[in-house]
Amino acid sequence: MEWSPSFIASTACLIAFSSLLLSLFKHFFWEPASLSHSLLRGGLVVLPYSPIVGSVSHLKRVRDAAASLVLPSPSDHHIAPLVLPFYTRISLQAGLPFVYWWGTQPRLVISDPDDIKQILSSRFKDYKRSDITYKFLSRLLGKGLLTSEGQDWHNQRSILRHAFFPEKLNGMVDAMSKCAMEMVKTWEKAVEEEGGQAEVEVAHHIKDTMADIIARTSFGSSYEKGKAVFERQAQLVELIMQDLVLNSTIPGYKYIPTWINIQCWRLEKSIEKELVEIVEERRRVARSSSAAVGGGNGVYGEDLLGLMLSSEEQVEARRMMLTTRQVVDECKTFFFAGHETTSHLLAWTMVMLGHYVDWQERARQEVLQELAALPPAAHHLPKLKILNTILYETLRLYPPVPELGPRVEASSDYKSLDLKSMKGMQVPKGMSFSIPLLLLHRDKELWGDDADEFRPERFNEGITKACKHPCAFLPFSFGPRTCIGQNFALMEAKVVLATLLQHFRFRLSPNYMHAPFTAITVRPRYGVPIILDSINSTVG
Ligand code: HEM
Repeated sequence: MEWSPSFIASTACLIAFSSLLLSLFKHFFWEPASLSHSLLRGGLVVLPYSPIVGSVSHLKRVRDAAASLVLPSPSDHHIAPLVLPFYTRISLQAGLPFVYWWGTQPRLVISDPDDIKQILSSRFKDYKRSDITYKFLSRLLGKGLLTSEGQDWHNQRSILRHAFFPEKLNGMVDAMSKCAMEMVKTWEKAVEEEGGQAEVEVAHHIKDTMADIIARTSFGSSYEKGKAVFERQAQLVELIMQDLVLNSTIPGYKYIPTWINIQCWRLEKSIEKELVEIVEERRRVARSSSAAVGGGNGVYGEDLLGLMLSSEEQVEARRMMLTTRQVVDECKTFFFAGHETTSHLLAWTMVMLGHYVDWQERARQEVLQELAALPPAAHHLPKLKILNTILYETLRLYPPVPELGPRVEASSDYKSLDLKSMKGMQVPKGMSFSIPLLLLHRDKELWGDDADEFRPERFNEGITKACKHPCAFLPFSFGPRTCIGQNFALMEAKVVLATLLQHFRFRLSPNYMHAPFTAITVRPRYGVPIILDSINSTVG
């Protein structure tokens, strides 16, 4: 046989092609099928694997079918079939835990609090958010706290945590209260125009007010400019969400000049430019005022941006500094992570108080007793205990983040976890984990037989007495990567609600339809129409 160059080339091509086919076969068929088999043999519930797409088409069918569901009444808190329809359907048939397939990646859905504790706390360094989550988020947020890992994350968190200390946040209550009063004035005007009572769709007013609060508390004196930037960021989120699947699956998709991408590029450029200007201007002013007064604290300002920049100084000795680029990414992160979440917490609390008007009245009595007609101040907030229990109960039944997105192993030399959910088996390499907080918060073993009822009094003696495990209530997650903004969020929720309770009695409109759904956060599908009555002179 003659070994001509063309024979050698075609043989090499054939070998390359065959090995490509073999590795595709291995990746898309053989490995998932054999893993499925061994997990099933070990006693786990595993959904059938469909080549390439895994369980994704099944998941989408169930989600689409749930889109038309409406619950009969706001006192029906069985929202899991609407909010996490896929998990609910499977767990009703087979229980938790179970494994489904995100493409070729196996995903274990767990709700055992000890297992959750390992993943989020004791072994948190070995697990990170999945690449799909990062692809989507890093386009929006760059490399801020939410999208960083390892040492990078650790340095940022060490600097930023100073900005969220309660004594620092206390200085922001005034700004929060002013924003809440703006909303009250708009609603009072509507009530006056309608002759003493008005129906208002409150969800979008709340969202605007929350945007206002985060812009004011982030940027203080540069508020107007900051608010305009955040408005553009909200548009950017909408646009990226439209192309979410393409963005997270096709490598380099964001560079293709589609109509949406071109809009995104424009927005990204202007957001970037203006945030850099705000940060550099603040640094410049701080430098010149510090030179004038001979240094000292407070020169950066008491808003989040100022606190971020002055926190840098406190850890400078350890040579940890945020670059302007990082500060810009943190500003975007705070808006993204703190705006929708808190808006929806407040919208659901309005639904609960508009339906359980006895709880509304109790909360109002407490607010009037502690504040009379005064605007909320930092020292009032710890005294609003009933309001606190109402917020916790709303966070339990309607957690704005219903599921902690997939965690995967962070490095190749990780040591496998020892999870009860794996029924004695080793966690296979490449397994990801999903933690459905919504289902955890309704687990009757952890919360008792009344887990599906709205009973704020279960929190009367704090979170630990309300449930049977420290990891049963995780609206803000748990462990080192717990939400950095949770004190901020609860503070603004209390300030806004206390202000509303001082000024209005309200109830849900008969037009309200109880249909929560998930679009990253848990939202009311048809808004929250509320009937408002002004309290006026009865306050105090
Ligand atoms: C009711 C309101 C809020 C809820 C329910 C909430 C919930 C959460 C949850 C569940 C996580 C963990 C996500 C995960 O691990 O996948 C998280 C992380 C985070 N949240 Fe919040 N959040 C709220 C408000 C805020 C606010 C107001 C801010 C900032 C001003 C904020 C900033 C962040 C940041 C930066 C992280 C990432 C922390 C890290 O990875 O170290 N959040 N939040």
